[in-house]
Amino acid sequence: MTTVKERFEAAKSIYEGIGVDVDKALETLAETKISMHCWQGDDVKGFLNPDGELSGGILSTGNYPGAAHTAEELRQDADKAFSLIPGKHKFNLHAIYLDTDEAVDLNEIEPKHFEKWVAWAKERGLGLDFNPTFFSHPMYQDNYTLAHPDKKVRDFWIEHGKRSRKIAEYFGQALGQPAYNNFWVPDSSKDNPIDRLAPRKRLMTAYDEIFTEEISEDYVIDTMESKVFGIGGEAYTVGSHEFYMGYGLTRNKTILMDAGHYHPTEVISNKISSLALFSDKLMLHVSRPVRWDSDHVIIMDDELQEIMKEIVRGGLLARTAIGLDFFDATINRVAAWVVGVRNAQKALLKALLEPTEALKQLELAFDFTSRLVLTEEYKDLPFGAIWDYFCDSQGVPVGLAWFDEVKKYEAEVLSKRS
Ligand SMILES: C[C@H](O)[C@H](O)[C@@H](O)C(=O)CO
Ligand SMILES: [Mn+2]
Repeated sequence: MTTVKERFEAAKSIYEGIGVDVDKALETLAETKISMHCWQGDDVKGFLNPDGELSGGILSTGNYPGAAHTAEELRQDADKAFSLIPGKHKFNLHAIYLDTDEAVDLNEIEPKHFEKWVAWAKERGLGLDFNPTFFSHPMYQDNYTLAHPDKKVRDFWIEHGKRSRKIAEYFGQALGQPAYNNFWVPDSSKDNPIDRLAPRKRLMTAYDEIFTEEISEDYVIDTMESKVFGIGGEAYTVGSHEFYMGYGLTRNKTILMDAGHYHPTEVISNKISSLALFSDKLMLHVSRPVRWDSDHVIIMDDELQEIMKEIVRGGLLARTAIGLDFFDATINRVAAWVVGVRNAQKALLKALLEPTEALKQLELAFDFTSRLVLTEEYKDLPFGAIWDYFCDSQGVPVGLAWFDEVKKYEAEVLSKRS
């Protein structure tokens, strides 16, 4: 019976034979933080109004037992997931996940309502990211928030946007690493609007007001996420890809591309290199659309691998923030997190184990035959032995052993929740 280390050494010499620096790849992987989204833990309910309807054109389906009902439970579940994931990462909070006994609304939230999250993250060496929540709230009216024709509605959300930046600033200052603060608004129309321009102008003006205060990028990176459509907003989305490309590039804001937010044959892997030419940073929501923006748990599919290859081949890892975005309530939610983060890391490792420079030379020499033959052959190399060694050396379970832990946690903790 060979050990993890012996299998690693054998695999390492094969990769080194094609010119890959395996130690460097593992070092890079260990340094890369994935932002794990809180909302998979409770089906995007949050703690502001957990019994309210999930609105904004997104939908979580399923009723698998064991969802977190309190911030404490959510932290406990996230702790379990992080204990099964190699490396140190970030946790991505939405505003509705505030942890306070005070009755506060979204236009009143302050850093103090997130102190317990910061204490938790600090103790574990985690980073925090943030998202203002522009949905699941009575002020989300007529499918609109920041682009609503009524100034009262817009002002409520503008205040929320401003406060979200102060909370993200607090995260960045307290944890010594910038918090990515992501703006996604569901503003949209079910049927063809007469006026597409005016709502976009209102959205632009509202954002300009939200961003009047200069906040150091040492603490906050504001990101902006577009979408092609949502449920009930099929014909027109105010915050389209073109809107945010224009807004972000003229206002020095970071564009966030969600893998599920484009037309079905469009892929974000083919957009990363263009964006990288015009923008210093970029952020991704790595998700898995099935037919539509259905936010399935990411699997080791072609697009996940292409996304990671694009980042690595372009030398863009240091400029790219990788976040996950899915919410599947039909399966164990801790398992969903672990599968998702581990898959993102595995796909990244696969990309890091490619002899990219040699392949680029073949391409420059127009040797497309070798490019095809070699890239196909490399798919069969013993990548799993390198991954297992990485997990082992980071002190987390190797192979399926993590799933035994999740099953035990389900029996002992999740199944006891009402
Ligand atoms: C809950 C998140 O804000 C949401 O998933 C957003 O990022 C999105 O992708 C909406 O479709
Ligand atoms: Mn998203």
